[in-house]
Amino acid sequence: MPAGARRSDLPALPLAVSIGEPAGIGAEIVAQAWLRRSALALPAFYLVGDAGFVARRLARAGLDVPLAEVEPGAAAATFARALPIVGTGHPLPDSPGRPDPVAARGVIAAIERGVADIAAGKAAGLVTAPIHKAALYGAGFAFPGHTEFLGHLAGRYWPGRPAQPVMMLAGPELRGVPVTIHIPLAEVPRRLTTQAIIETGRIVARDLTRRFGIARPRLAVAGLNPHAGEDGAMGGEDIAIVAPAIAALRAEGIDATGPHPADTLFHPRARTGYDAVLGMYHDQVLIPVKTIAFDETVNVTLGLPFVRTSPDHGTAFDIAGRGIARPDSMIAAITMAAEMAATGQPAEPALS
Ligand SMILES: NC(=O)C1=CN([C@@H]2O[C@H](COP(=O)(O)OP(=O)(O)OC[C@H]3O[C@@H](n4cnc5c(N)ncnc54)[C@H](O)[C@@H]3O)[C@@H](O)[C@H]2O)C=CC1
Ligand SMILES: NCC(=O)COP(=O)(O)O
Repeated sequence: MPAGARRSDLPALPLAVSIGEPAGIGAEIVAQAWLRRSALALPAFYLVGDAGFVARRLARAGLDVPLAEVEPGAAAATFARALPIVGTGHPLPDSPGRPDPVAARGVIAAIERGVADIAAGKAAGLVTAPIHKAALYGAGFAFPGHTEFLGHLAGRYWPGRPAQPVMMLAGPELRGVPVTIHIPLAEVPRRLTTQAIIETGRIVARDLTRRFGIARPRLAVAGLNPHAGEDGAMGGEDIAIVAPAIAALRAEGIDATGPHPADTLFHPRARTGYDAVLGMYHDQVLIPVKTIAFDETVNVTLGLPFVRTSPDHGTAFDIAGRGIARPDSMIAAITMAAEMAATGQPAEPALS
C-alpha cells in the first residue's frame, strides 16, 4: 500500500471498470470481485459496458449477481446491493472464446467513458479488464494497447498536460517496467534509445515516490544483451545506449544502477536490492513478474494524470464463459487503484 494511504482512506468516488473484450473473462472476474466486496472491504466500483451482455454472460457462467444499470453518481450507493453497470450504448455479443469484430466499438467506448468520468470528477480511477488487441487492430484501433491509448485520452481530457504513459507490472515481490512494450523483438535494438530509458526512469522514480510513497526509489536497469553485453563482445547497445541513460539518471539524482545482466536480476536476493527493474523489452520483465506472482500482480500505467490499473493477465479465452476464472489479479487491481487514488495526488505536472 502506498505510504499515506490507509484502508479507511478509500476514495469517496467509485472506480470505473471497463468491460474489456466480451469474448474473454472480464465480466466474470468483475462479478467475482463484487461477490467478495464485503469480505475484502473492496472500494465501490462500477462496470462500464452493456448490461444485457453482462446479464447473459453471468447467467451462462453460473454467477448469481444482481445488476443495476445506473449513472456513475448512483454507483457508490448501489454497490452494496448490486453490481452497478454504466452503459455505453453499444451492445456486446456473448460469444465466449470467440472474439467478434463487432464488439470493438463498445470495448473502446467503455475505456473512453471511464476516462471521461474521471475527468468529470465522477470516478476515482480506471481499472481495465483485458482487451484482445488483435480484434481491436482489425477494427482500426491505432494503439498497441491500453497504455498508449490512455496516453492519448489524457491529452484529450487534460490538454496542455502532456502524458507519457509507462507500463509497470507491480507484484508483491517485484515491480518491473518494460522500456519498449508491444513491438516485435526484432525491432527492439533499433527502437531502444537512451532518451526513452531516461524518460522512463524519470517517470518511474517520480511515481514510485508520489503514488507509492517510496522516498528514494532504487531502480535497477537491465542490460539488453546476454551478460549486459560482456564489455561489448555480445552486443554494443549496453555501452552505447543503456549505460549513458543510467549516467544521466544518476546525474539527476535518481538512484539508478546497471546495466545489470538480466539473468541474475530476478532471484530473491537480487530483488532485495531495488524497488523496480527497468527492462529493455516486454518479455524480459513480464516473464519474471508473472512467474513469481501471476495471480497477485497488477499492471499499472504510470505517467498519466489519473490512476489506471489492470489485472496482469489477458482475456483467457480458453476458460471464458465457465465461471472458473480467478478474480485475484482483478481484485488486486481494484485495491491498488483505490489505494493510489487515496494518496490524493493531484493531476501530474508535465515533465521537463
Ligand atoms: N491488459 C490487457 O488488456 C491484456 C490483454 N492481453 C490480451 O489477452 C489475450 C490473450 O493473451 P494470452 O497470452 O493468452 O494470456 P492470458 O493471460 O489471457 O492467458 C494465459 C493463460 O492463463 C490463464 N489465465 C489467465 N487469466 C486467468 C484467470 N484470471 N484465472 C485463471 N486462469 C487465467 C488462461 O486460461 C491461459 O491458460 C491477447 O489478445 C492479449 O493481447 C494480455 C495481457 C494483458
Ligand atoms: N502484456 C501486457 C499487456 O498486454 C497489457 O497492455 P495494456 O493493454 O495495458 O497496454
